[in-house]
Amino acid sequence: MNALHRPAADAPLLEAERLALQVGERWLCCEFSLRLAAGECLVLLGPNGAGKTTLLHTLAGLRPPTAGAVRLGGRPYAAWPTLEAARFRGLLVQQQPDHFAASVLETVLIGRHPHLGRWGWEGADDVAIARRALADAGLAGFEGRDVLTLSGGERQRVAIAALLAQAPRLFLLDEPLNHLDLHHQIATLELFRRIARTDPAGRGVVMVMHDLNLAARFADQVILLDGRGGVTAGERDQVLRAELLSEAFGHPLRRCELDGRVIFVPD
Ligand SMILES: Nc1ncnc2c1ncn2[C@@H]1O[C@H](COP(=O)(O)OP(=O)(O)OP(=O)(O)O)[C@@H](O)[C@H]1O
Repeated sequence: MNALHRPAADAPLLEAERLALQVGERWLCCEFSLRLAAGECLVLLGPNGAGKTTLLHTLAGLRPPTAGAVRLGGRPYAAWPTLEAARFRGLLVQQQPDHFAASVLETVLIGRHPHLGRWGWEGADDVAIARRALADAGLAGFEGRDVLTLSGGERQRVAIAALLAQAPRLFLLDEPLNHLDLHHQIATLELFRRIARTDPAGRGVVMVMHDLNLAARFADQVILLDGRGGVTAGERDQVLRAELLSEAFGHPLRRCELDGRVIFVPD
């Protein structure tokens, strides 16, 4: 990476400035700004079709914003060589592509591609990283299994392990809890929070979620899309308010506290 492309050491992992998104004639979100520092977890919330995935893909640099700017590590995506961007940010997509027959270990090693040398051979270090990622995703012992034989939740955790093996500084996760049972939902969120809070490389997480109570438990910042172009962005407790959530989801919600934890209960 030359000096022009190197992320500024003190730059936020991700910034959006006066960002606005439109598909066809419809505005998904009006102007808002965000700034994600290392150590933080940002959750994107909103009803079906509100624009969460479109926003996440825009933050991933896969589509341009209609207005405003996105900066990764202090620089616009246009200033990032593709391979360097793939080392800095990684995306877990909502619909896992149809797998072809391959072992779990081979599938997770795909996450190492941005890090391989010019001949593209995986080394012992890459295999060790992939095995550790599988263990972190609760799949130790699955290395030799054919991915086509896995359950939906196991496949989702293989996709998470591949992203862990990619080891980006910024994790962009589209509904990472899809197909996961309760235990694995909490374990996955705790894993990403631990990575964000404790990894010395300085990592952060942006994730799309539907569970308000898990968002209340794991988010530092929240962006709430109301499905009509309205956006509320800010610190968790500023955004996770019963009146704002009830309005956005078109369903009355009550905020309660249980053993010091905030929960939202639909009427
Ligand atoms: N290329 C496109 N052409 C037309 N409409 C599109 C296009 N891409 C997305 N949309 C529409 O934009 C809206 C936002 O889609 P998006 O997938 O971002 O929503 P979402 O909030 O992630 O929804 P969900 O919770 O259902 O996953 C939807 O109404 C979708 O149909």
